[in-house]
Amino acid sequence: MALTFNSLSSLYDFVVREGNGVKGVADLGLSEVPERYVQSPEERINKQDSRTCDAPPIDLSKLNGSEHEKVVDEIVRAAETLGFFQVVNHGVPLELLESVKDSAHKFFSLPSEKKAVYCAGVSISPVTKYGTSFVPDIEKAWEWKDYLSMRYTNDANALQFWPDQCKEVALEYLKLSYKMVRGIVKILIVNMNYYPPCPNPELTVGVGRHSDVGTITVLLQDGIGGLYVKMEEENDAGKGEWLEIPPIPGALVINVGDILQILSNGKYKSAEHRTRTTCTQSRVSIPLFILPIPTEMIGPLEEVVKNDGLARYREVVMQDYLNNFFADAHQGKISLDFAKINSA
Ligand SMILES: O=C(O)CCC(=O)C(=O)O
Ligand SMILES: [Fe+2]
Repeated sequence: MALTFNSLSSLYDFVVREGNGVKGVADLGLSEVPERYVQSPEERINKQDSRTCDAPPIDLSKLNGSEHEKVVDEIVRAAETLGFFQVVNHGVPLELLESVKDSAHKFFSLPSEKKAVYCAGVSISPVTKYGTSFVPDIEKAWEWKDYLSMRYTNDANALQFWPDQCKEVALEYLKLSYKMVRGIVKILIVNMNYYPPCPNPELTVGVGRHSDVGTITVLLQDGIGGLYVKMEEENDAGKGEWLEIPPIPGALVINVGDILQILSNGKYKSAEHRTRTTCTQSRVSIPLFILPIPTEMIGPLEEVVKNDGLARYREVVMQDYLNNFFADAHQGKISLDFAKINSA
């Protein structure tokens, strides 16, 4: 194996085809990242330049008490503005959250050949997929991230086809988080993201600017930090500014996805977000994506359109929306254009 990648195809083989991922690159201990990971200047993340979001987490246990209305208002307000908020007292035990993060480290620490059996195309089952970056065949600059994606079909499939290192805790995390959000659930996918230490955090990104495709995402992050959301609120002095969503021990992060923006005819905003890399420690995050089934027709809800007097999005088949989403590199919220009615 070449220690320096003097051709793009040898880097592609090492990272993508042989399943070494960016963890394999980080483990080589290079003093600089390969060119393929260097982002254009506009996409780089300057840690010094951004503020941290100081919104307190929302206490979900209060939904069952006298402050119910107040908590509902807080959630609605957050979904209409930043599209990101954190929740505590969510009913998912804190020890379980720790075990989920540990299991992600266990999986990504496996030798490459053990992980490579889950690569797209060779994985024993379509419910499990291990990969790197987002769409490495298409992206100009790769993201500094490996991932493991586990789609839930039923318990037996999960226990048979998800990796041993994480299947039990991932299933438990999914079930207990699902209780919190079951009203809008159709398809559940638990991802595990792994960002190894990077020699050039100032040149690379962990995940580039994007919004999530589903209704909402429940995200567990560790204590390292590096998740940023773009402020979109109209008339806000900080519009366009990137705010860091700080790690809060025991909290889960909730964010609005494109489908909820479409269903609500634009009332709830899907949040553009991205992550930076760090130079000393590896970071894991575990998003739970909640999506409609692929055959479902998605469009603004009838009563909302009636109220608004116009539809801002057309009806699309969920699978077509997904195909469009995965056809290109991350580019902010451009994916929503697929369903947008331009005259609206
Ligand atoms: O790692 C994070 O904090 C966010 C990851 C993310 O945005 C995603 O996987 O869609
Ligand atoms: Fe995301």
